[in-house]
Amino acid sequence: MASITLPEYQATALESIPKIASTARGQFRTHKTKNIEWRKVQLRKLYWALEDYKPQLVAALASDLRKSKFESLFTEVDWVKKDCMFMLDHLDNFTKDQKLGAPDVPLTFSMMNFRVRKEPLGTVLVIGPYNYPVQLLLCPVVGAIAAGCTVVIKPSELTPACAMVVKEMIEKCLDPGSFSVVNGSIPETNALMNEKWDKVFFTGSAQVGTIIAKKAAETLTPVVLELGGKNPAFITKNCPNLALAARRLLWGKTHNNGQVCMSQNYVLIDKSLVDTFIEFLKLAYKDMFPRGAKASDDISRIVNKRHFLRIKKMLDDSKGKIVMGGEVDEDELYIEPTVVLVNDVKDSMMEEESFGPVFAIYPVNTLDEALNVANLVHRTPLSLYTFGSKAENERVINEMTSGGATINDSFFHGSVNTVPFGGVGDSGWGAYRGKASFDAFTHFRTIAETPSWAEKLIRVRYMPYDFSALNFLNRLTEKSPNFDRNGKVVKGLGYWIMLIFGLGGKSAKGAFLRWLVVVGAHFIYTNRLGR
Ligand SMILES: NC(=O)c1ccc[n+]([C@@H]2O[C@H](COP(=O)([O-])OP(=O)(O)OC[C@H]3O[C@@H](n4cnc5c(N)ncnc54)[C@H](O)[C@@H]3O)[C@@H](O)[C@H]2O)c1
Ligand SMILES: CC1=C(/C=C/C(C)=C/C=C/C(C)=C/C=C/C=C(C)/C=C/C=C(C)/C=C/C=C(\C)C=O)C(C)(C)CCC1
Repeated sequence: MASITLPEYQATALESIPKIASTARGQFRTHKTKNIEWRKVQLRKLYWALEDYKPQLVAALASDLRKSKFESLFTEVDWVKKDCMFMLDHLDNFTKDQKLGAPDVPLTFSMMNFRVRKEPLGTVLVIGPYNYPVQLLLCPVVGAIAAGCTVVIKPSELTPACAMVVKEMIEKCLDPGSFSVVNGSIPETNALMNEKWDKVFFTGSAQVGTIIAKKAAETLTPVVLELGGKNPAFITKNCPNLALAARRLLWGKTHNNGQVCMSQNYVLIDKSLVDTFIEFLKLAYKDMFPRGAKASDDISRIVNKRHFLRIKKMLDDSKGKIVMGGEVDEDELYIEPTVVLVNDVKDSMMEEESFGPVFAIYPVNTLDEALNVANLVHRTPLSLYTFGSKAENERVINEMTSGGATINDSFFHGSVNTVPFGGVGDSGWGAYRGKASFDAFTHFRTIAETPSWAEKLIRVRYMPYDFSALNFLNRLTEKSPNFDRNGKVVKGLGYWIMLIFGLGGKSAKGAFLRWLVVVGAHFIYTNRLGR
């Protein structure tokens, strides 16, 4: 295979940033993005750009993160291609005006032709993180293109090779000026944030997310924030398969070397299972890495020295006991998948987001205790995982919130590119993926159309006000409550009529079906008797 020369990293000139932003705004004002076919052409071009730039992207991912070709295709390049295909398949449907009828519009207003138009928000800024420098940067862009926005894209400077390949690919293959890439770090991002956007889509840390949200608030710019979290996993006494739980949780911390926003930070496990769980983790490790993780081509490296030292410090500061792994190699930016047994919520392994291949095991006596600890560590994490009985899993999901959750696995809820994904509270605002990506960049604009012939019917609104007209309207449109002042449902005449004539049910459709059955049964019965 011919070797690939990756472009050298170059930050975009600061003074060119206002022009890049105003060009993108100007392109939006031409209205060309409102044309659905134009959007489809851009999505098709992006699809083929990803295919054609695959070798460069794979090489860049290897250079920046030592990401394996397998993960580079599965979770980065092909992932975004799948997103393009999904949008192309559904765009006609997503963009169609949605006619509003019952129950949103009462019958009395049906002549106003209420509908919701899906309008592009305008010109948007997408800021990406380092861990999936292709997927997490370009999937929001797919949503923005589909919605009809023009976009300026800011890749992470921590993955410089990817940033440069993405810049070349986007600016060569998509509509010039409508889609641009600005490379750089804090000064360039600040310069971008000094511009006016119709939305900012940010993926990264809560710390930088706060800076972005504050700055955006100055101009009332809406933001989507996709942030991190200290994600718990719960393993109860009734865990259906402890060996499988160990294997699946280890997957969550070895995929991309644990640099996954949704991977578990710690495992709250019933005390009686701790030793067996550790044994199962070791078996799973051996199975995945027969020659040790360091010798495997499958596992990525930590992105840079700063993050390597951050994760190492978490391990060094911990008062817990390393029960698996523990090897680190600064020259190679290698940290072995490592598990630390801790007994203090204030331990560094519990207090910080690991965003790497290390996690804590925290033994508990009861599920009550586990839920207390998890709510104490982080009340609104990005994800949670639960391995218990059906009732226990339901309880965990009910009693603790999170952006998303998976029962009996690590981050499967985030492993399918078409289902909505996002945080809650301080782990994120807003969601994307699948239709949610289109929605994230769309203004849902309600439109009404009042026919001239209806003027007499709707004149009640005009001065001089006339109470008799208002009372007449209310008599026609107002529904009287079926509940009293204590919030209790009152079983009035209407209720009993519906119960008797609805044959015990409450919906008209159900009643109709039940009557059909009764009439049918009667028909069969009388016919048989007749014979
Ligand atoms: N929810 C998600 O989908 C998701 C996905 C990936 C990562 N994350 C989170 O992101 C974090 C790791 O990613 P990261 O290190 O790339 O995040 P980061 O916040 O350091 O960087 C994200 C982006 O912000 C820019 N940036 C950095 N400092 C800035 C500043 N002071 N002012 C303005 N812009 C600045 C960077 O150039 C980069 O493009 C983790 O907390 C992880 O959980 C969340
Ligand atoms: C059931 C049958 C089949 C189908 C099998 C299928 C569909 C298998 C699917 C396996 C999957 C989806 C495995 C999981 C992969 C995990 C991935 C892709 C991880 C992704 C990571 C991501 C997106 C990370 C994101 C990070 C974020 C957001 C933050 O940092 C057949 C068809 C095989 C046969 C019949 C039966």
